Amino acid sequence: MKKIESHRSFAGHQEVWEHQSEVLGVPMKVGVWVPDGADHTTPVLYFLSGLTCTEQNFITKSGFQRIASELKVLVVAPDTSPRGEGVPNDDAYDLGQGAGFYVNATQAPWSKHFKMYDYITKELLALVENQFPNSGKRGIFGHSMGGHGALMIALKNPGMFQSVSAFSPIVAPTQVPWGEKAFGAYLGPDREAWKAWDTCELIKSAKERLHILVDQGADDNFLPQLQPELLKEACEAHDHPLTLRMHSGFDHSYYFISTFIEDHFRHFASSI
Ligand SMILES: N[C@@H](CCC(=O)N[C@@H](CS)C(=O)NCC(=O)O)C(=O)O
Repeated sequence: MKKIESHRSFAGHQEVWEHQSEVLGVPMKVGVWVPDGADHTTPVLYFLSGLTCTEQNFITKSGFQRIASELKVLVVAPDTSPRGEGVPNDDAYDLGQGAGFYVNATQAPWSKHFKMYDYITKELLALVENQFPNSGKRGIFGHSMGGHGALMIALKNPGMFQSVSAFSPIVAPTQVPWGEKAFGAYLGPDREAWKAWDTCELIKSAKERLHILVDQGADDNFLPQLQPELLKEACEAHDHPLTLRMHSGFDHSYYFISTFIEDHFRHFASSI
């Protein structure tokens, strides 16, 4: 891993690191906020971003550094897909580069590089946690496509994370246009195969019942893609603990995320 940015921020540094990803086959950038005096007691919180984002959006727009500094948490914000020459792309913002959906693609031309699920769960965690001192306690959260990623990854990997939460997540990608388009391209036409990557499906057979916190803007233009009520129904049907908060007047943007970011850090801190 090579450090390519470092900025003093509250009681720590906002860094960006670059590394050659073996899983994705390209160089990847990742934002890492390192609290002063990070040591074997420092927990790690992973944030997965939404469509069109790079590692930059969350670290420059959410304002998380103040609360991360207070709670002394290492914060990791990866890019949302492989990128660059030789990596397939699509003209639309919701497929290809910037739109990895945190799944492992099985279909050409995507299957060579688009393995974001393996990248996060197998490569990034090990890389970061070998590089920076930490306690071995972890949480994961995310926004929109990254909210789907965080919920889905936590549900598929019981024991890996001590907390999970999301802003405006896509909770049922198999049932909404963003997910149908991406899963059709990355996973092929067999809708049964899509279910392994869908939060509302995974809730049915969850092996661990981590308390999920979801914040959702009630004036979010993308509500038809997000459908938080489907998560509420799935959690009620399967006795899965969920706190779903609808916030009137808030949209899908980082203005919304920055308003409630502190609560997600406290949710994490109270779970470890
Ligand atoms: N209208 C947006 C749709 C994508 C979008 O809203 N992306 C959200 C995540 S799903 C985001 O975080 N965008 C980047 C930002 O606000 O910094 C666009 O075409 O850029």
